[in-house]
Amino acid sequence: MEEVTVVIIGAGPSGLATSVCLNNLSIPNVILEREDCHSSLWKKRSYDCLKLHLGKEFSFLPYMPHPSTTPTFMTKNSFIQYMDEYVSHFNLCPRYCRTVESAFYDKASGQWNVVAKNKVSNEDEVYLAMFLVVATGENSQGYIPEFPGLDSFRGSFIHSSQYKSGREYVGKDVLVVGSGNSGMEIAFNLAYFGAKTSIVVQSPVHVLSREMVYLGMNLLKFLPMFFVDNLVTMLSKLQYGDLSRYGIVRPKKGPFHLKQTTGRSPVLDVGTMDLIVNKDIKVFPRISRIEGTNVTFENDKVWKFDDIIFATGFKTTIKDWLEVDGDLLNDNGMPKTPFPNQWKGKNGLYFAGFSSRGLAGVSMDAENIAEDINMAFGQIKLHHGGLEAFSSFNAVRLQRAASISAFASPATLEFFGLFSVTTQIPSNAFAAPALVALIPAFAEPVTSRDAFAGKGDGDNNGDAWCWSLQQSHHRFSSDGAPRGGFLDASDVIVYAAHAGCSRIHGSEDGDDDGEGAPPLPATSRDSFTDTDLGSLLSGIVVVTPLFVIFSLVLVPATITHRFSSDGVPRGGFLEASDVIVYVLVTEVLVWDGRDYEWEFGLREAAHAGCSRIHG
Ligand SMILES: NC(=O)C1=CN([C@@H]2O[C@H](COP(=O)(O)OP(=O)(O)OC[C@H]3O[C@@H](n4cnc5c(N)ncnc54)[C@H](OP(=O)(O)O)[C@@H]3O)[C@@H](O)[C@H]2O)C=CC1
Ligand SMILES: O=C(O)C(=O)Cc1c[nH]c2ccccc12
Repeated sequence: MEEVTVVIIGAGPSGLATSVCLNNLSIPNVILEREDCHSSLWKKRSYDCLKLHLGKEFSFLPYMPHPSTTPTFMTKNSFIQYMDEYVSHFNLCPRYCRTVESAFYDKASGQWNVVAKNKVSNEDEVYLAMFLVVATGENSQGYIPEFPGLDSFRGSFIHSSQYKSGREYVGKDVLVVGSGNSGMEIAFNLAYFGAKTSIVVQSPVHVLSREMVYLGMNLLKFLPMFFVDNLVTMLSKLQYGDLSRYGIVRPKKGPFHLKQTTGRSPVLDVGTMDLIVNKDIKVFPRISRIEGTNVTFENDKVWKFDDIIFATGFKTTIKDWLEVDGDLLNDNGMPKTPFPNQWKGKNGLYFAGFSSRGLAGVSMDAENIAEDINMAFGQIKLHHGGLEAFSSFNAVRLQRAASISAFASPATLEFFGLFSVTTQIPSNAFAAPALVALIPAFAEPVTSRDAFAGKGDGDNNGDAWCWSLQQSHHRFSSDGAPRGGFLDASDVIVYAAHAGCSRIHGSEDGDDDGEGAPPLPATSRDSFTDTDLGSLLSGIVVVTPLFVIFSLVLVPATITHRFSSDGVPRGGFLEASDVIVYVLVTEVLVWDGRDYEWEFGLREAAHAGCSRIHG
């Protein structure tokens, strides 16, 4: 039995990225992996001709953007090389050949109990962890639906995850079932190698080129989603014409809208459409039954096949080993909680890499999870007198924000869940770009602990309201519930310890061991009252005009959204940061251009927080 702070299950991009983010915060973690290598979907279960669909600026993991020499669309092998470098650069040592057989939360101990079979020693290993990160992948297990008569099929059949190349199918009659990206790419590859290829297309699907998606992703930075959807659909019509006579019908909803709301990707054409139009690839509707070598389709056509490749998608494996209440996962084994909160479960449970948003989504999850664990874990670390540095972590988040969404429209922000403030405040079409443009310039503190510990640039010009705005979108989901879920009094404790408030739990440091408050950095509150001429001037010239927009649009909207007229957060004071956000935001509104009177605000907030939370 081994006690660890965090157990991460899965050494794919999601698990590895989460580990890197945790390591950066000095939070101990162990990665368990069923295979004998990392990134096994890429290394073992994907076909040779695979290329990334999204450009490299949407496909990197935290702390390691691609160099300018990397081509925009990476091949499978160059992505695998990138993953190898990620693992070696950050000295990650996943524990391989560990198949997790069960994981459950033990209420009595407050710990996750994880049992993993070590496939080398053939022994069961037990891990006890405060936090459990499920990073086993959206594509953990190939899924083949039931077809009447499949047992009787006399040819051979495989799932797309076992397919390597059309080389093995030269001259054969091959049926590909499924018209997602795997099916369409495999069909192209089969035909390219000279197989007599057919494909089953059973529902409407958008067909776009990689360049159209690339254009769309970039336009989403400036333009609303409906506009980009219309434009991209128009381009698709121009390039491909009406494909319905070949059995390919466009969905009514736009491609980006569908991706955002259902996770379903458009098909990114790699040349399959030309082959379909030229009748090199035949399109069939849904299968009705299979008999011997014959497959009958819903249009009553019967065709003989040597091989079938089921490109019918994937399921997660979470339900096989995670023991939680039935409501957490949907039929495909994906977390039910909708984006952008899908990464967070209960009792220290997290889901990394289940946002259906490619590698950008993976990175966001890793960052959110590490930060959330750090907030929860921070309460424990506080007892040991330590305050962890967040700055490089925030830097990477901002780097991503800047690369994806500098001057972004609310649509992009929403698409990537970068700042859910856009979902809280519908009227921020102007404020969102300004917010994003400004945050890299000023933002540092993301949690209130940071702010207290003086992690801002300390110039009084941006820290305060950036922090308070970040708080409001960062700590609260779009429905106003705190993302943390737990009653996080640590923010108050930090301040209270500093200010000598002994109201929390009746002693100075929040426990009863008589040790007194932990020491705080000397910078703690001074940094917020310091000011210098340069930053003041830059504040006036750069910040003021945008600040006016913020004050008039964003801040009042935040307040009315979060707080009722008597200043109490809707739904009650949930945690100390509610109070602090309230105080800061109202102070920002009456800001006289020189001094926030931080001490007053924070003291009030802490006191209010103490008494609200602890009665
Ligand atoms: N280069 C890249 O970056 C690539 C990315 N991908 C991504 O990986 C993920 C998985 O893709 P993929 O493997 O294609 O899986 P998907 O889940 O995207 O597609 C599965 C397909 O199988 C069809 N299907 C399911 N059941 C049946 C059935 N009983 N009869 C006929 N058809 C059926 C589905 O149709 P229906 O819609 O009706 O359910 C759908 O067309 C996707 O996000 C995809 O975009 C995949 C390949 C390459
Ligand atoms: O992983 C997938 O689903 C892809 O095919 C890539 C992808 C991620 N996010 C997208 C948004 C629009 C189009 C394709 C993708």
